[in-house]
Amino acid sequence: MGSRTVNGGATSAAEAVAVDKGVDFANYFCTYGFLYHQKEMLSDRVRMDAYYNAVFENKHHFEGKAVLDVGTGSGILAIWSAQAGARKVYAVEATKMAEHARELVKANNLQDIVEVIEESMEDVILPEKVDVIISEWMGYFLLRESMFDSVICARERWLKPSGIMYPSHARMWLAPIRSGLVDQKMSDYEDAMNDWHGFVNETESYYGVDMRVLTKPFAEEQRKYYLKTSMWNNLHPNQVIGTPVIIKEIDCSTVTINDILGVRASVSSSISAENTRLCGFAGWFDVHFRGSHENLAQQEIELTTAPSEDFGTHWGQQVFLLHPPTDIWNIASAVYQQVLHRMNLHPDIFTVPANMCDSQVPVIAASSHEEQKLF
Ligand SMILES: C[S@@+](CC[C@H](N)C(=O)[O-])C[C@H]1O[C@@H](n2cnc3c(N)ncnc32)[C@H](O)[C@@H]1O
Repeated sequence: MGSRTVNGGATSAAEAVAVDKGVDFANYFCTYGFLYHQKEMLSDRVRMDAYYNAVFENKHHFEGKAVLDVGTGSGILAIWSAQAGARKVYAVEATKMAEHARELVKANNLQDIVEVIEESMEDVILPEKVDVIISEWMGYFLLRESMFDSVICARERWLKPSGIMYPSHARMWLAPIRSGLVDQKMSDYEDAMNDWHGFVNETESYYGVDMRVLTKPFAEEQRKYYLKTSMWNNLHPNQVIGTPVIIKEIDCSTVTINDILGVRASVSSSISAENTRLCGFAGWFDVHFRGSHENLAQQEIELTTAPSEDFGTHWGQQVFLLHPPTDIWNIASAVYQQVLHRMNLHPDIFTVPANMCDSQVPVIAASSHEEQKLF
């Protein structure tokens, strides 16, 4: 577990505040300190429309209320909350971006409502508990950034028992795909190995040192990099060759940090395409704005990052490739059911038995939370 994480499994306020702000924290926050990065998120129309509609089509959740925006960035969600009628908005941002957020709030004449606080969420002391927590915390394949830990910490400390989470629910999806990436990555791997063999020969002839003993570890390193690491991709819907399945459902009002430490799923699905190749799996997420049991949304809003021809997001999908791919005739469904059944998903490392489908099967995602945050 990376050092950014609030004590694993802790949900009490006392435990939740113990955060190590070492190098890991610094790496994570450095990208968010730049306007170009905030602009990327602000230009994602699917993301923006979903949050905008969630707030303005459910003004009754905001009117006269105290709101906490966890990780306000440019301040956009805090500003919308105020425009929707909030009495007070606490906009917490750990990076210097807080200064820009403060300027933006002032330029929009909302400085009497929105208070920008430059501090990490885990350290903030607010003068009151809040009615709504709003946050855009989602990373690649939902949990990759692990900012959700900070949102859970904020909820435990500062949300009233009757309070509402924005978003209120989240789901992770997995689906079988076909993709030319499988050939491209194999070719990249072969190029890297050919280059290595040339390097070994040259080093021996020019400098008199035999490097061949390092060929095996180098090959392993390159296999891990090219063939066993998940990657970002923006898939066309027709690359999805079977039924997507839900592998994790999260109620943001009740989930604990322990609940999101690992993702294990035993699911089955069927492949609908014939005469194609099962090249791997794609993972994506959606979130919903439903309000709470006691205080439902008037208009439920969904933000999905599923493959889409017209409505792609900056999150894209996370792709886990199979090397080699499996030819699909009509035995596919059985094979796929077996594949999914035997996958053991975890946010740090996605392991799959090596003998599955007679392939060296995938799939390793980011190996540490530190790496995750650099994305
Ligand atoms: C994905 S961005 C969202 C920014 C903005 N809310 C938006 O929707 O455009 C997440 C922001 O949360 C901030 N952040 C992440 N963890 C935080 C924490 N523990 N305390 C305060 N800010 C945090 C990051 O620096 C970043 O600016």
